Amino acid sequence: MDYFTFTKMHALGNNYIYVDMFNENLPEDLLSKLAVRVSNVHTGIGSDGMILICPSDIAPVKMRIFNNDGSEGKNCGNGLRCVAKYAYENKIVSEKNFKIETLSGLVEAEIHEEAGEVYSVTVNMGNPRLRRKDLPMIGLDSEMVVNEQVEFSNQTLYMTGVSMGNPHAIFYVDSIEDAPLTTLGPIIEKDSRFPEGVNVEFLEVLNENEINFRVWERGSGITQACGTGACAAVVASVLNGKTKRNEQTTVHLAGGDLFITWTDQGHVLMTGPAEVVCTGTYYYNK
Ligand SMILES: N[C@H](CCC[C@H](N)C(=O)O)C(=O)O
Repeated sequence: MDYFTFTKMHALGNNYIYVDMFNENLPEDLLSKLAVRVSNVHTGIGSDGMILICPSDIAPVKMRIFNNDGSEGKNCGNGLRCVAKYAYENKIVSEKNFKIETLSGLVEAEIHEEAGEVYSVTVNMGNPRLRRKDLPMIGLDSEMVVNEQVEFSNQTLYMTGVSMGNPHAIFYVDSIEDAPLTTLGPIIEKDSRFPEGVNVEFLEVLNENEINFRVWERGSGITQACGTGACAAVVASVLNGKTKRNEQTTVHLAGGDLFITWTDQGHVLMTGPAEVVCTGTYYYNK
């Protein structure tokens, strides 16, 4: 019987099992299966997936994220805030500003703490990628996907595509309560026009500084919050003339609020909480 210690953390209810790979050594060929096992609420710990906090050659720390279906994501906004909190509180870093390596590049975190406890983190998520091929989405190259008419399951929808290093398909609804999350979410996620799948977000714009937001995540289904999705939502809303560039937008997710700005310099700033739920030991057979 093998085992490893873990920390369960959440950011606005988007919860993951975090493994400190500075002190643990999980077999690479088992990572996907372990993510599925630990995520299972009946036979495992219960979470939206598993996140590894790893050494890096180009930053003080590296994040790897696995969804609860075992697929590895390339970025995770809520995960980054929890990784930053863990790295600071466990003295992996000593500065309040530091870089984190992800599979989609380097991001910069800024810790907000009181008496040594991190209560909030700001992450510079870098620039959004706006070309169709960046999502990726099948279709003509070079053009963006902004308010494009697309048919899904015999329904005509208008989609905006934004990558934050991971793909997001954004749709607007009149009322967030009517968002077809469980009906269209899984269909769009696996649509063949998205060769790598896609995260699916529905937005209700309340005013030019506030958005209601719900998400069907690639590889995890409905979650309480999606940090990269909220960033993509703000970028999409600026592109569609609904919110303002360089002004902070409050994104109301099921689990709480994120504060996001797409700056004139091009990068996206995201600020929000990160919390520890518990620590423990997970036992498994290879
Ligand atoms: N499901 C996402 C990864 C998790 C992203 C989300 N939890 C966030 O906070 O950004 C994907 O496969 O691209």
